[in-house]
Amino acid sequence: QLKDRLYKCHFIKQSKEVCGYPLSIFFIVVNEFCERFSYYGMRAVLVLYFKYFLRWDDDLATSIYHTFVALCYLTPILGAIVADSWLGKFKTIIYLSIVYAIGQVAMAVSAIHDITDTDRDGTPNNMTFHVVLSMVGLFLIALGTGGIKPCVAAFGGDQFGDHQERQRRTFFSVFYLCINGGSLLSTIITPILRAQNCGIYSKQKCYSLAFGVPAALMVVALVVFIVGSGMYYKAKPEGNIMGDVCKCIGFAISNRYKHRSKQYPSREHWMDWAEDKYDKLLIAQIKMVLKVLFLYIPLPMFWTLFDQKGSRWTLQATTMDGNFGAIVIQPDQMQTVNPILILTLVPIMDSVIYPLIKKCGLNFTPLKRMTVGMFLAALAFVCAAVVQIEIDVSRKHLTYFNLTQFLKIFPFLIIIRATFFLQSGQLSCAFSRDFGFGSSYTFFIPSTLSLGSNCQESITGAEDIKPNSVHMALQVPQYFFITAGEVMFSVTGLEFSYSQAPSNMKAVLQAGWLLTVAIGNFIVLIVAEVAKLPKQWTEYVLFASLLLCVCIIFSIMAYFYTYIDPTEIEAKFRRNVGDDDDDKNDKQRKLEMEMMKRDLDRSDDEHYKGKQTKM
Ligand SMILES: CC(C)C[C@H](NC(=O)[C@@H](N)CC(C)C)C(=O)O
Repeated sequence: QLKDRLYKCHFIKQSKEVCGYPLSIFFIVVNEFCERFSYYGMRAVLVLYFKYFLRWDDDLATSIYHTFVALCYLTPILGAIVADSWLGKFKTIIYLSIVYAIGQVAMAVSAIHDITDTDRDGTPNNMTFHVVLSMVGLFLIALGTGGIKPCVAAFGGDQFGDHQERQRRTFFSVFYLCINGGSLLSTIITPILRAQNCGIYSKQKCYSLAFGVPAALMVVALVVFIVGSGMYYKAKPEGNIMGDVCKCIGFAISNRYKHRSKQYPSREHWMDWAEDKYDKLLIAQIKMVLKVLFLYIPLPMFWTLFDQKGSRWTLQATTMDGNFGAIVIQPDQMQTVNPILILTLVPIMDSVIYPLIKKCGLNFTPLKRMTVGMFLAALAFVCAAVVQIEIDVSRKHLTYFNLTQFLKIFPFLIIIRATFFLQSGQLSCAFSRDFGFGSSYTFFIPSTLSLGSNCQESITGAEDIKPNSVHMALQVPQYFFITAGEVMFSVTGLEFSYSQAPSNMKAVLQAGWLLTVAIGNFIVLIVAEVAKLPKQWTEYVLFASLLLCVCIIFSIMAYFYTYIDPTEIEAKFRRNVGDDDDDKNDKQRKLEMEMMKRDLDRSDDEHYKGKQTKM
């Protein structure tokens, strides 16, 4: 380990830098941009693919979609264990990216209707083939995207030396910007691709292209990552670290239990009971991880609120008016406000707000930022509740009859946008109406109506549900607060998880952080099922109150948390081990260090010579 640390110092010293940042970082952030493009682009059209291509009903499509998203945040733990204990982050990213790209290609192939369209009528004849291939594809994608996620962030963090703490913090902000830049672009582009018509025998909506472009971007992500290969600092994995951690914790518990009688003096920490068998350094590292994981307990509640942007808030938008004059915004398009705001808020926070707070003499520590982030998310839900009340008031109107019921009674009524055609044999008549967002009408068709003539005047209508009068722009404040909260909570949390993790468990703690996202998603389902509140605004208030309570608990926990420098603690333990050694070992260690330094100096010379020859 000592050798590794020295090697890292040396490596970072001689690696190429741009404005104080290691050049290798460029490849990592580009890789993240392409990967997130690939992930969010595919996700944007997934439900529609289930519904219109695989012909699943809404319920099945929604549950498979959420199962897939949850799986994407559960697999990071697998990737992290493989990386920290066995393959190392670099190889794990490469291998899992290949799995990921194969998954994306499988999705693109599964969406080619011509493959099984033997009778060439435009619909696949062997749906099982398409379903199986897309499920295999989704599984591989979940394994790949989740598996590499904690590794890429931690691998990026690894590229910085101990003296580059400020640069590392900026890296995590830029990393977050790339996530959102990639996702924003892809959520705009892939729906456009899907709307195109393509096919060999017959033209259909082009899901294969909408999945194919994300697949290509994943290949680009992999290539970019490999191109940077020679520039990365690659920390070596330290064996089955997770196995050792579990065994050590198990031993501490059983040893504590064996010595439960009062005659045995108590120890400072329950993990100290493992000292009888395990290395003090490993125990110290486990203590660091447990301390952070304990702090994570309340965090899923933030994600519970955050992830309702895609569900509850989108549904809320469907009851609002999306007419912005020059453009009409669809309810699901409102979600793009989040990445757009991220792209503006992250630089503002980093270069204006945080420095300003610092200038005011306030120590705005990472945990304080995260607490404020939670508070802002709760505030976002209060805004959502206020908007909901506004919507409810505006929609207090008769709903005796809606158009769907109407169509069941008059099935011959064909709707083409706002023009209706009444048809009977060869005769037809047309009438048009202007409809507002979310409105519902009942039309009275006189039995004496003669088809073939103009029926515009003869048909009268009643407005059952008024058009949505509450404008979608009113959702902007809630999006603003949740995104400001995300910047303070998520960007900070990402960096915090890296900086507080022991050197051999960086990816594992990143995975722990991502696990809070998965748990948060499960809480949404549980609370919505259990609470079953009659009014939507009360559910928003409930979620806001829950997060506020959690925020208070978290602030108390954070108050008692002492920030650590894992490198320093690890070095101290190594020194202590050294103190216990006898003189012989000491001399031998010094000798080893000397030899190592000489080795490094020699490679320095070679590097220098290499540079000279190149010049
Ligand atoms: C941990 C993830 C939830 C964080 C991150 N998501 C975001 O940055 C969102 N603002 C993206 C938006 C398109 C939903 C991610 O890594 O995807």
